[in-house]
Amino acid sequence: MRHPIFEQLHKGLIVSCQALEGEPLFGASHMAKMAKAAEMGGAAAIRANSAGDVRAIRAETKLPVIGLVKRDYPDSEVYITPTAKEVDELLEAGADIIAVDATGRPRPDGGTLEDLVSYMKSRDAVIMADISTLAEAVYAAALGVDCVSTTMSGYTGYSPQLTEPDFGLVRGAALQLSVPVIAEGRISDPAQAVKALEEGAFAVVVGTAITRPQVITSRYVDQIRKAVDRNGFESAHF
Ligand SMILES: CC(=O)N[C@H](C=O)[C@@H](O)[C@H](O)[C@H](O)COP(=O)(O)O
Repeated sequence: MRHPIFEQLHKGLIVSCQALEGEPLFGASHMAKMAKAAEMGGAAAIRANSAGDVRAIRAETKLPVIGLVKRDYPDSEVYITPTAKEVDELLEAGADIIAVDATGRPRPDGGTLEDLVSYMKSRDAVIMADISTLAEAVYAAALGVDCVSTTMSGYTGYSPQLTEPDFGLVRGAALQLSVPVIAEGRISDPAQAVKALEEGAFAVVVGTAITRPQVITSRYVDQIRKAVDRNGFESAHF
Protein backbone atom coordinates (compact mmCIF):
# COMPACT_ATOMS: atom_id res chain seq x y z
CA MET A 1 0.00 0.00 0.00
CA ARG A 2 1.18 3.49 -0.85
CA HIS A 3 2.32 5.57 2.14
CA PRO A 4 -0.08 8.48 2.84
CA ILE A 5 2.72 11.04 2.48
CA PHE A 6 2.57 10.54 -1.29
CA GLU A 7 -0.83 12.26 -1.42
CA GLN A 8 0.95 15.50 -0.59
CA LEU A 9 3.47 15.01 -3.38
CA HIS A 10 1.12 13.98 -6.18
CA LYS A 11 1.61 16.14 -9.31
CA GLY A 12 3.58 18.57 -7.19
CA LEU A 13 6.90 20.34 -7.40
CA ILE A 14 9.58 19.16 -5.00
CA VAL A 15 12.31 21.73 -4.62
CA SER A 16 15.80 20.42 -3.96
CA CYS A 17 17.51 22.87 -1.61
CA GLN A 18 21.14 21.81 -1.52
CA ALA A 19 24.42 23.68 -1.28
CA LEU A 20 27.69 21.84 -0.86
CA GLU A 21 30.65 23.00 1.19
CA GLY A 22 32.45 25.68 -0.81
CA GLU A 23 29.24 27.01 -2.39
CA PRO A 24 28.13 30.48 -1.25
CA LEU A 25 24.81 29.30 0.21
CA PHE A 26 26.31 26.36 2.14
CA GLY A 27 24.82 26.13 5.63
CA ALA A 28 21.57 25.03 7.24
CA SER A 29 20.23 28.54 7.84
CA HIS A 30 20.59 29.46 4.16
CA MET A 31 18.92 26.23 3.06
CA ALA A 32 16.07 26.78 5.53
CA LYS A 33 15.41 30.20 3.99
CA MET A 34 15.58 28.72 0.51
CA ALA A 35 13.05 26.09 1.56
CA LYS A 36 10.80 28.77 3.06
CA ALA A 37 10.89 30.64 -0.24
CA ALA A 38 10.02 27.42 -2.06
CA GLU A 39 7.11 26.86 0.33
CA MET A 40 5.84 30.38 -0.32
CA GLY A 41 6.02 29.64 -4.04
CA GLY A 42 3.85 26.56 -3.68
CA ALA A 43 6.34 23.69 -3.45
CA ALA A 44 4.87 20.37 -2.34
CA ALA A 45 8.02 19.14 -0.59
CA ILE A 46 11.72 19.81 -0.13
CA ARG A 47 14.68 17.56 -0.92
CA ALA A 48 17.67 18.30 1.31
CA ASN A 49 21.18 17.07 2.00
CA SER A 50 22.42 16.35 5.55
CA ALA A 51 20.72 15.87 8.90
CA GLY A 52 21.50 19.48 9.86
CA ASP A 53 19.74 20.90 6.79
CA VAL A 54 16.77 18.54 7.26
CA ARG A 55 16.36 19.76 10.85
CA ALA A 56 16.59 23.42 9.93
CA ILE A 57 14.12 23.04 7.07
CA ARG A 58 11.63 21.17 9.24
CA ALA A 59 11.82 23.97 11.79
CA GLU A 60 11.28 26.66 9.12
CA THR A 61 8.55 25.06 6.95
CA LYS A 62 5.57 22.75 7.21
CA LEU A 63 6.56 20.80 4.11
CA PRO A 64 7.52 17.12 3.96
CA VAL A 65 11.28 16.71 3.67
CA ILE A 66 13.05 14.14 1.54
CA GLY A 67 16.42 13.75 3.21
CA LEU A 68 19.69 12.39 1.91
CA VAL A 69 23.27 12.50 3.09
CA LYS A 70 25.95 12.99 0.48
CA ARG A 71 29.06 11.28 1.78
CA ASP A 72 32.16 9.96 0.05
CA TYR A 73 33.59 6.58 0.99
CA PRO A 74 37.04 5.56 -0.23
CA ASP A 75 35.97 2.27 -1.79
CA SER A 76 32.82 3.29 -3.69
CA GLU A 77 31.41 5.85 -6.14
CA VAL A 78 28.07 5.76 -4.31
CA TYR A 79 27.61 9.03 -2.41
CA ILE A 80 23.87 9.53 -1.80
CA THR A 81 22.99 7.93 1.56
CA PRO A 82 25.39 5.04 0.92
CA THR A 83 24.98 3.12 4.20
CA ALA A 84 22.76 2.54 7.24
CA LYS A 85 24.77 5.13 9.16
CA GLU A 86 23.43 7.95 6.95
CA VAL A 87 19.92 6.47 7.18
CA ASP A 88 20.11 6.62 10.98
CA GLU A 89 21.20 10.27 10.87
CA LEU A 90 18.25 11.17 8.66
CA LEU A 91 15.71 9.24 10.73
CA GLU A 92 16.94 11.04 13.84
CA ALA A 93 16.62 14.38 12.04
CA GLY A 94 13.00 13.58 11.18
CA ALA A 95 13.21 13.16 7.40
CA ASP A 96 9.81 12.09 6.05
CA ILE A 97 11.29 10.22 3.11
CA ILE A 98 14.89 9.04 2.70
CA ALA A 99 16.59 9.07 -0.69
CA VAL A 100 19.28 6.46 -1.28
CA ASP A 101 21.51 5.64 -4.23
CA ALA A 102 19.92 2.63 -5.91
CA THR A 103 22.35 2.27 -8.80
CA GLY A 104 24.04 -1.03 -9.49
CA ARG A 105 27.47 0.30 -8.53
CA PRO A 106 29.44 -1.34 -5.70
CA ARG A 107 28.55 0.12 -2.30
CA PRO A 108 30.93 0.90 0.58
CA ASP A 109 32.16 -2.06 2.63
CA GLY A 110 30.66 -4.52 0.13
CA GLY A 111 27.13 -3.63 1.27
CA THR A 112 24.13 -4.36 -0.95
CA LEU A 113 21.05 -2.34 -1.83
CA GLU A 114 18.93 -5.29 -0.71
CA ASP A 115 20.40 -5.18 2.79
CA LEU A 116 20.04 -1.40 3.01
CA VAL A 117 16.40 -1.52 1.90
CA SER A 118 15.55 -4.26 4.38
CA TYR A 119 17.25 -2.30 7.17
CA MET A 120 15.28 0.80 6.22
CA LYS A 121 12.04 -1.15 6.14
CA SER A 122 12.79 -2.55 9.59
CA ARG A 123 12.99 1.07 10.77
CA ASP A 124 9.79 2.08 8.91
CA ALA A 125 11.63 4.51 6.65
CA VAL A 126 9.86 5.68 3.49
CA ILE A 127 12.34 5.00 0.69
CA MET A 128 13.08 6.96 -2.47
CA ALA A 129 15.42 5.00 -4.75
CA ASP A 130 17.68 7.22 -6.86
CA ILE A 131 18.21 5.27 -10.08
CA SER A 132 19.98 5.85 -13.41
CA THR A 133 18.40 3.20 -15.67
CA LEU A 134 15.14 1.34 -16.13
CA ALA A 135 16.73 -1.93 -14.96
CA GLU A 136 17.75 -0.25 -11.69
CA ALA A 137 14.22 1.14 -11.28
CA VAL A 138 12.70 -2.32 -11.77
CA TYR A 139 15.16 -3.91 -9.34
CA ALA A 140 14.57 -1.26 -6.66
CA ALA A 141 10.80 -1.59 -7.00
CA ALA A 142 11.12 -5.37 -6.63
CA LEU A 143 13.03 -4.82 -3.38
CA GLY A 144 10.03 -2.88 -2.09
CA VAL A 145 11.09 0.77 -2.20
CA ASP A 146 8.26 3.30 -1.92
CA CYS A 147 9.17 5.33 -5.01
CA VAL A 148 11.96 5.76 -7.55
CA SER A 149 13.52 8.97 -8.78
CA THR A 150 15.51 9.44 -12.00
CA THR A 151 18.16 11.41 -10.09
CA MET A 152 21.20 9.43 -11.23
CA SER A 153 20.56 9.27 -14.98
CA GLY A 154 23.62 10.88 -16.57
CA TYR A 155 25.67 10.45 -13.40
CA THR A 156 26.63 6.78 -13.77
CA GLY A 157 29.06 5.75 -16.48
CA TYR A 158 26.53 3.43 -18.16
CA SER A 159 23.46 5.72 -18.26
CA PRO A 160 22.80 8.12 -21.17
CA GLN A 161 24.78 11.35 -20.79
CA LEU A 162 22.01 13.76 -21.73
CA THR A 163 22.01 17.53 -21.39
CA GLU A 164 18.20 17.44 -21.11
CA PRO A 165 16.16 15.56 -18.49
CA ASP A 166 15.86 11.81 -19.17
CA PHE A 167 12.21 11.86 -20.27
CA GLY A 168 12.57 8.39 -21.81
CA LEU A 169 13.49 6.93 -18.44
CA VAL A 170 10.56 8.71 -16.77
CA ARG A 171 8.19 7.32 -19.41
CA GLY A 172 9.60 3.78 -19.32
CA ALA A 173 9.63 3.56 -15.53
CA ALA A 174 6.14 5.05 -15.20
CA LEU A 175 4.80 2.48 -17.67
CA GLN A 176 6.47 -0.45 -15.98
CA LEU A 177 6.29 0.24 -12.25
CA SER A 178 3.40 0.47 -9.86
CA VAL A 179 5.28 2.69 -7.38
CA PRO A 180 5.45 6.47 -8.00
CA VAL A 181 8.16 7.57 -10.44
CA ILE A 182 9.64 10.97 -9.67
CA ALA A 183 11.31 12.96 -12.46
CA GLU A 184 14.58 14.47 -11.29
CA GLY A 185 17.73 15.81 -12.90
CA ARG A 186 18.39 18.76 -15.21
CA ILE A 187 14.80 20.01 -15.27
CA SER A 188 15.56 23.62 -16.06
CA ASP A 189 12.25 25.33 -16.85
CA PRO A 190 8.53 24.99 -16.09
CA ALA A 191 7.77 23.52 -19.53
CA GLN A 192 10.15 20.62 -18.85
CA ALA A 193 8.49 20.03 -15.48
CA VAL A 194 5.09 19.84 -17.21
CA LYS A 195 6.53 17.50 -19.87
CA ALA A 196 7.82 15.18 -17.13
CA LEU A 197 4.29 14.93 -15.71
CA GLU A 198 2.93 14.27 -19.21
CA GLU A 199 5.43 11.41 -19.51
CA GLY A 200 3.95 9.86 -16.40
CA ALA A 201 5.95 11.35 -13.52
CA PHE A 202 4.14 11.29 -10.19
CA ALA A 203 5.96 14.47 -9.12
CA VAL A 204 8.91 16.54 -10.25
CA VAL A 205 12.12 17.52 -8.43
CA VAL A 206 13.88 20.73 -9.46
CA GLY A 207 17.12 21.80 -7.79
CA THR A 208 19.73 23.81 -9.65
CA ALA A 209 17.27 25.86 -11.73
CA ILE A 210 15.67 27.23 -8.54
CA THR A 211 18.21 27.04 -5.74
CA ARG A 212 21.72 27.47 -7.16
CA PRO A 213 21.97 31.17 -8.07
CA GLN A 214 25.59 30.97 -9.17
CA VAL A 215 24.65 28.40 -11.83
CA ILE A 216 21.52 30.32 -12.87
CA THR A 217 23.60 33.50 -13.20
CA SER A 218 26.24 31.80 -15.31
CA ARG A 219 23.55 30.48 -17.69
CA TYR A 220 22.44 34.07 -18.36
CA VAL A 221 26.01 35.32 -18.64
CA ASP A 222 26.99 32.55 -21.09
CA GLN A 223 24.03 33.27 -23.36
CA ILE A 224 24.64 37.02 -23.26
CA ARG A 225 28.34 36.63 -24.05
CA LYS A 226 27.64 34.31 -26.95
CA ALA A 227 25.03 36.70 -28.36
CA VAL A 228 27.37 39.67 -28.00
CA ASP A 229 30.18 37.74 -29.72
CA ARG A 230 27.78 36.80 -32.52
CA ASN A 231 26.21 40.10 -33.39
CA GLY A 232 27.80 42.76 -31.17
CA PHE A 233 24.49 44.67 -30.74
CA GLU A 234 25.95 47.61 -32.71
CA SER A 235 22.56 49.27 -32.92
CA ALA A 236 22.13 49.45 -29.14
CA HIS A 237 21.66 52.99 -27.80
CA PHE A 238 24.57 54.05 -25.62
C1 LIG B 1 23.28 13.65 -9.30
C2 LIG B 1 23.11 14.24 -7.92
O1 LIG B 1 24.00 14.15 -7.10
N1 LIG B 1 21.93 14.84 -7.67
C3 LIG B 1 21.69 15.47 -6.39
C4 LIG B 1 20.69 14.73 -5.66
O2 LIG B 1 20.22 15.00 -4.63
C5 LIG B 1 21.49 16.97 -6.45
O3 LIG B 1 22.78 17.52 -6.53
C6 LIG B 1 20.64 17.56 -7.59
O4 LIG B 1 20.68 18.95 -7.49
C7 LIG B 1 19.19 17.09 -7.57
O5 LIG B 1 19.14 15.76 -7.99
C8 LIG B 1 18.25 17.89 -8.47
O6 LIG B 1 18.71 17.90 -9.79
P1 LIG B 1 18.93 19.27 -10.58
O7 LIG B 1 19.81 20.16 -9.74
O8 LIG B 1 19.57 18.89 -11.87
O9 LIG B 1 17.56 19.90 -10.79
